[in-house]
Amino acid sequence: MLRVGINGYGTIGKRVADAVRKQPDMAVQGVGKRSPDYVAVGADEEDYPVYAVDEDRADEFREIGIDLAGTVDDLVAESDIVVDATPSGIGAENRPLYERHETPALFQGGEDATVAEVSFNARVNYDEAEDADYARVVSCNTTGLSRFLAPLHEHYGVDKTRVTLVRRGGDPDQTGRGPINDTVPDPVSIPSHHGPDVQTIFPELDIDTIGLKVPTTMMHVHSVNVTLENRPDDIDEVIDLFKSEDRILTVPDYAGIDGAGTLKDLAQDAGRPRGDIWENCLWEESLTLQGQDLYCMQAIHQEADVVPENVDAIRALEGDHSGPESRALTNETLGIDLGYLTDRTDLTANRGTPDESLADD
Ligand SMILES: NC(=O)C1=CN([C@@H]2O[C@H](COP(=O)(O)OP(=O)(O)OC[C@H]3O[C@@H](n4cnc5c(N)ncnc54)[C@H](O)[C@@H]3O)[C@@H](O)[C@H]2O)C=CC1
Ligand SMILES: O=C(OP(=O)(O)O)[C@H](O)COP(=O)(O)O
Repeated sequence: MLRVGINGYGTIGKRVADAVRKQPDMAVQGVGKRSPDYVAVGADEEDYPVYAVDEDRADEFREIGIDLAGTVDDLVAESDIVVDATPSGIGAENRPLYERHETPALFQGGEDATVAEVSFNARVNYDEAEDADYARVVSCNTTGLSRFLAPLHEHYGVDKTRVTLVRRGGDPDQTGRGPINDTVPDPVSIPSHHGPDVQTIFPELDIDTIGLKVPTTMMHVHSVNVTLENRPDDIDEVIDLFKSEDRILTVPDYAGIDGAGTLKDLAQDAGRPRGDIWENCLWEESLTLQGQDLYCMQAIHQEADVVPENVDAIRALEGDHSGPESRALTNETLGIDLGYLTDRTDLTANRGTPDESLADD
């Protein structure tokens, strides 16, 4: 059983902890926490041992009923691998701590790619992380674009990719972020940082990205254009290709899912923890082929899509599972299973109409 330490128990860290707990081959060794706040109480209620970033705050934790299991240094020493989910840039500062204990570690997408020897996406380059000591799980947007581009790259070849990212202003718990009432080119310079980040996964890819920020907390939305090297026979072939992808939900036009709000409602109706959507949500109706140019729109749940990627990255560093084996196990244990939404249209197509079946008699 792999002992996994989570250093930085925030939006990503707490979700990764819950996902690790669901794995048959992993256990949460503990979580590193800086502040004795409601999130720390939540960790304690979940029976996650809490380790303090700053041992001088031990009394503050004790005052809210949390007996610390130790310090983050202890957590790193006691873990087989650490998932660093601290704010952007802190992970790089923490790397010497992991090196000192010779504890392998994962970093998140807010870190510069130089923080680790490999930038990781389970669908594209799982093997490159096998037996590595450090890996960076790329950010939510890069994760979403990597999953989208992988089947196109494999089946048709990708000549050029252009993406406009309509990014959420901040997460629901990030009350200090915005914009509140504006649409902001962010970054205003073109291309944005997203293209080069996708190139940490697809080094040869010709990609230009443009970023904006808008007043929502729910999801990012990508408007994508890909010029393919080889033209598909028709758009149905492309739709079927995406339907075969385990972490892409092709949203069918019958479903009445017209934005992030209905996607989040779907996730909550499906009983997803925190209403999380681990998959890309690709509007089937937006998929359009003009010659060799493919267009579409997809939504990305920024708080969630990197979570299964972290679980797979843990297994990649451990080296005991292949990529497909790990992804299948992660998908099953998390319950990545919204495919029923799409399968219904196939069912309807196969079922025929009662009149037709009667007509045979
Ligand atoms: N929130 C998002 O939409 C996504 C974030 N990421 C990346 O994940 C990483 C974490 O982001 P979030 O979870 O959103 O941040 P967050 O701010 O929600 O959580 C970070 C946690 O780390 C704690 N912390 C701060 N300094 C620490 C230290 N020195 N040692 C241990 N813990 C410390 C904070 O108190 C907080 O609980 C960043 O690299 C971010 O770019 C990646 C994908 C999506
Ligand atoms: O870290 C993230 O969001 P945040 O840094 O805006 O909180 C997400 O990965 C999205 O970041 P990006 O839009 O810079 O890829």
